[in-house]
Amino acid sequence: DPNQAVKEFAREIDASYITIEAIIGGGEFGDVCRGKLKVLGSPSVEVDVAIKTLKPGSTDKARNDFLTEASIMGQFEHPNVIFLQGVVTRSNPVMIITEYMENGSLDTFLRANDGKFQVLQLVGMLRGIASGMQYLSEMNYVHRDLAARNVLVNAQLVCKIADFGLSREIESTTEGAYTTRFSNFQGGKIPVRWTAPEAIAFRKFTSASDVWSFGIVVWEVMSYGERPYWNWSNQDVIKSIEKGYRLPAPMDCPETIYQLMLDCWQKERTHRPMFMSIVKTLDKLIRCPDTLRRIAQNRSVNPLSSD
Ligand SMILES: NC(=O)c1cccc(Nc2nccc(Nc3c(Cl)ccc4c3OCO4)n2)c1
Repeated sequence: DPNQAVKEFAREIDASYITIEAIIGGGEFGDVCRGKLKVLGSPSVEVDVAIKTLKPGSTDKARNDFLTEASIMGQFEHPNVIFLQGVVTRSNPVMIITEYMENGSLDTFLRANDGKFQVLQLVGMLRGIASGMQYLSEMNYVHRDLAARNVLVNAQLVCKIADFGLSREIESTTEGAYTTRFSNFQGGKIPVRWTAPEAIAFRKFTSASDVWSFGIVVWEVMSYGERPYWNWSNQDVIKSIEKGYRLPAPMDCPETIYQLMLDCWQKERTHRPMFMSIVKTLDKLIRCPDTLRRIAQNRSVNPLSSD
């Protein structure tokens, strides 16, 4: 029962403790705002928060789906997973309140700062994402939509996993991030270019398919937010991957980081590394930065050519 779950895992906050300051984004269910939350017990102390609102007049189903994200988020506590402060459900608008991540979503942030970070900073971001995913996999939570757009960045460049539960932000165009792959009742939208082949082919979503998606996030980060497979159609992506094609190393990408991507893109999911070992690999690279000096060859072959 979604209502029971949200009561169990999300603290009810009185709307009078919240001050909305600005709209900073929008989603399927309503606005995303920046604001302040009065700290319980010390009303003169306020913390910065992000506030997701459910647009008034939403159906009960939309309300349940909206609050499902909060009841999932409320079960997690990790420095690289977005922290839920609580929910407002006893007055309108219904709201989800989380810690505030000053730099917003990772894809937008990287595109706005193309070329501005040292490789070590980029690898540090990746280590955070991998650590958050290791925690979620140990909590037996399969994300299914790990992508740079679903990772948030704070003022200290700490990356945190966001976007949980059923409330998938579904893009309208079929060539957007998501496309309908299944017409049957199981129907759901699949972010094809981030999704492992076995999850596309027969909906086998596991932490190993999240590792494939992590490999795509590594490519997005090292490419400063380039779109995976550029403007290829989803069908061409699927066909090329099936033929063994893999994304080329981004410009100036360390060989060890490109090898990590290729390991995550093993066709056989049991051959992919687990998040625990990915975190260890990244920790070693961060401890010995010289291993990041050798740059991978940046060459690309057209996978759909006849030969
Ligand atoms: N354009 C933007 O959305 C934006 C711009 C600048 C900063 C933030 N920052 C930002 N910080 C934290 C969370 C979110 N968005 C978000 C998510 Cl992803 C899931 C659930 C939830 C949220 O806010 C309250 O409940 N955003 C978001």
